[in-house]
Amino acid sequence: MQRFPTLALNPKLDVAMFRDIYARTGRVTIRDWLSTDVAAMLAAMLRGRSDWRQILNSGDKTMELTRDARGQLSSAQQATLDEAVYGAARYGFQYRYESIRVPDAAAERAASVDALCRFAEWMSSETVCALFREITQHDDICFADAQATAYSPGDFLTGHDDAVEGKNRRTAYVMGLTAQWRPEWGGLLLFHDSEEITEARPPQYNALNLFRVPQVHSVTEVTKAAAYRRYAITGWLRSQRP
Ligand SMILES: O=C(O)CCC(=O)C(=O)O
Ligand SMILES: [Fe+2]
Repeated sequence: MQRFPTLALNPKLDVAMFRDIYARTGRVTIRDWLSTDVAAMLAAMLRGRSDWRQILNSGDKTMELTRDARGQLSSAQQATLDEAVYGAARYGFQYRYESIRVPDAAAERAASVDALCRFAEWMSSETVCALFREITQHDDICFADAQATAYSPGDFLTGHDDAVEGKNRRTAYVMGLTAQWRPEWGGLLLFHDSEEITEARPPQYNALNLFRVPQVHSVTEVTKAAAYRRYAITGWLRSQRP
């Protein structure tokens, strides 16, 4: 595994401006969150990894399929699974995308050589959490969980509000690591109710989106025209260490 470049806060961030935007809207986008070399290393790493697992729900249950397991599905089995996923998405809560999870436990993160663990440790560090507290005014943020995500054509996440009892999520984050994208390719992060869309964010590169929990949002399906996958590191800023 490649040596990980040093993670440091961008000294040029306009914290007061981000605080105002977040206070007014419950959302803020921070561009150039990472240094150029760290963002490039993470983006290249995500593109090159093969330990992605497809995760999808069947009602309340989460299913995980390794690439090997997916490779072993017959085309009839794949078609049945697709039918179940799109059928459930018609009116209900449904998702399908690929993920690489980062452990929550500090000891497990420290023992890992995975660059995603270095990122999660840094996002959970006192320096970074202090900045998150200042921007969001949630004065108890002290921990960031994390997973890498990749949306391929056909992947999506329907509307939900991120509130889960006992998880102590204050704010959701999406760290975009998608270098090139057309909004026409889908994969838009939407904030909406059933009548109106208040904001639509196309996938971004080296931009950190924060949005207050709870608020309804979804990720629109990535279209067949997409030339790349939609890469991000996402998670929640929490008020308690797990
Ligand atoms: O990837 C995104 O833009 C949002 C992901 C999300 O909403 C979630 O994982 O709960
Ligand atoms: Fe979400």
